[in-house]
Amino acid sequence: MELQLALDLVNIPEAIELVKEVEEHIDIVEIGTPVVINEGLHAVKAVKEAFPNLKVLADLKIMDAAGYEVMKASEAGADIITILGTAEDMSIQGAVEEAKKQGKKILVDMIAVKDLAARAKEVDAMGVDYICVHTGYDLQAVGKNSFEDLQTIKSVVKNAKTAIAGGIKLETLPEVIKVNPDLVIVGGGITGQADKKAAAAKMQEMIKQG
Ligand SMILES: O=C(CO)[C@H](O)[C@H](O)COP(=O)(O)O
Repeated sequence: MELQLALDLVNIPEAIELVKEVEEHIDIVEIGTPVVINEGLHAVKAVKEAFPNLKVLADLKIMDAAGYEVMKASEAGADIITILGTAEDMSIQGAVEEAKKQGKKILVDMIAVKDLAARAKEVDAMGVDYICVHTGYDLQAVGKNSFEDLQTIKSVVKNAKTAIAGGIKLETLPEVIKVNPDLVIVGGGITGQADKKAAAAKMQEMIKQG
């Protein structure tokens, strides 16, 4: 099980400072969608250059023009790029094809997918690397989470790694660990803490213990 730190509400210098604090306790650093919107793929490039030993995920949430966008994120240094599970099959297939060419990985974000089991089976068959259940900020605000959804995809996905994102905190991490995803994605649960390093260290310890 790996731990990914999601950075959503920072600029490039703040991102670098934050990662410096927690780098020894995380496996992947995510350049979140709002950061890409504000800073562009320069943020991916800057963080990869500053932390060459960490994997960098570009959370582009691709919906179209997938091959091109995967190519551009790869050129910026991303190791993993996200596409939406609601995208057309042709887009997901195009993303996978380009990622393979570039030696990169594709994570499919299942946010807003209605028939999760059926779509997870379909995208798994397309050769994606990760399938991620995700409760976005708008549904977190009304008390939703993705714990049951994680069990659903775990029961149907045969090839891809499974991941979970959306509002995971120290208190809820045990519930996530029980279901044994390959990747746990945490944003505010680390970045919102006064002692970010301690929060990341504790999460890493819990994940390692399994
Ligand atoms: O992709 C995202 C929002 O669309 C976030 O990066 C993801 O939800 C993790 O952040 P948090 O733990 O704060 O919910």
